[in-house]
Amino acid sequence: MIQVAINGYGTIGKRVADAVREQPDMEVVGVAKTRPNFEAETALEKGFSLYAAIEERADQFAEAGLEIAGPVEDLVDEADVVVDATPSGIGAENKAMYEEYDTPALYQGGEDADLVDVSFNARSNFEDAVDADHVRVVSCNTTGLSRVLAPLREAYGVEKVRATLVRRGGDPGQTSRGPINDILPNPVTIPSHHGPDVETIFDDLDIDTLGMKVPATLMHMHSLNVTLSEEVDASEVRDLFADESRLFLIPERMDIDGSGKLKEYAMDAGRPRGDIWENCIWEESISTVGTDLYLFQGIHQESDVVPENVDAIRAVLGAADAEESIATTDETMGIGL
Ligand SMILES: NC(=O)C1=CN([C@@H]2O[C@H](COP(=O)(O)OP(=O)(O)OC[C@H]3O[C@@H](n4cnc5c(N)ncnc54)[C@H](OP(=O)(O)O)[C@@H]3O)[C@@H](O)[C@H]2O)C=CC1
Ligand SMILES: O=C(OP(=O)(O)O)[C@H](O)COP(=O)(O)O
Repeated sequence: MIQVAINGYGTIGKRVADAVREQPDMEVVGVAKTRPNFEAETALEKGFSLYAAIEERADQFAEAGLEIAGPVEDLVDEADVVVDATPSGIGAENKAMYEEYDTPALYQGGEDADLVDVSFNARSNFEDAVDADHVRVVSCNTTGLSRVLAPLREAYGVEKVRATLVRRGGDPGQTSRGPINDILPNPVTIPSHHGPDVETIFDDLDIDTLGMKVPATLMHMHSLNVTLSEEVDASEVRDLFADESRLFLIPERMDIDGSGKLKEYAMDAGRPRGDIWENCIWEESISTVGTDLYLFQGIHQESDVVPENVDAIRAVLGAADAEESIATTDETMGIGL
């Protein structure tokens, strides 16, 4: 069994911990936090061992009546692989610790690409991460773009990508984020960081991205234009996407008009935390004009990278190939709306 440490138990970390626990070939050694709060309490209630990420603050857990298994160094030492899901920039600070204990590490999209050996998306470049020591699972938006582009590149070739990303201002629990009543060009400079980030997955891709932030918490929304290398009928693209387990084509009959109903659907379907691990592509939006393809997709920022982290664990340890890992992850998590 692969022994997995989770350092950073927030939006991404707690979801990765739950997903790892579902895997037949993995166990969660424990999770690390800097302080006691509701997430620390639920981690213990779920049976995860809790480790102190900052030793000097370990007493705070005892004062809150929460049992600590040890310092984060013990967790990293014991594990075969660590998933670092700490806030942006903290992963870079933790890298030396992972190297000291010779534990391969996965970082998240908030870290710089040059921190790692490989930036990762399971559908696009799984093999690049095999036996790598430091791998970055790209951000929610980059994951969403890569999942669509990988099959398009394979089937038709891609000449140029133009994407406008309407980004949620913050996650539902991030009460300090905004905007509350505005629409921000963000980043105002063009291209946004997303295009170069997608190029860490496909180094020969021509892509321009523009970003905005809006007063929403549920999901991001992408407006995508891909110039293909050949003329393709929209129905062919729909068929291509229908074969991809991590692309959900929203059928017209469902009458889902936005992120709100998507989340409602996920909750009705019994998804944990209402998570939507798949890209949500409005089937009616898939259109072609000559070689240009257009579509809208919703991206659930809190959860689409979760199965990617599970696959990255197998990749760095050489525990499965892409097809096998993706199939296991999809089956155990229930991916495929
Ligand atoms: N949320 C999102 O939409 C997405 C985020 N990402 C990326 O994932 C990473 C994590 O983001 P997210 O989960 O949203 O962040 P959160 O803030 O929700 O969670 C991070 C957690 O790490 C804990 N933490 C802080 N400092 C340390 C430390 N030194 N050691 C261990 N734990 C620490 C914090 O909890 P506490 O201090 O209480 O222990 C916090 O809850 C970032 O790189 C982000 O860019 C990627 C895709 C989507
Ligand atoms: O990596 C993300 O978004 P991004 O790809 O738009 O930078 C996550 O949704 C986190 O975004 P945040 O930096 O706005 O919290």
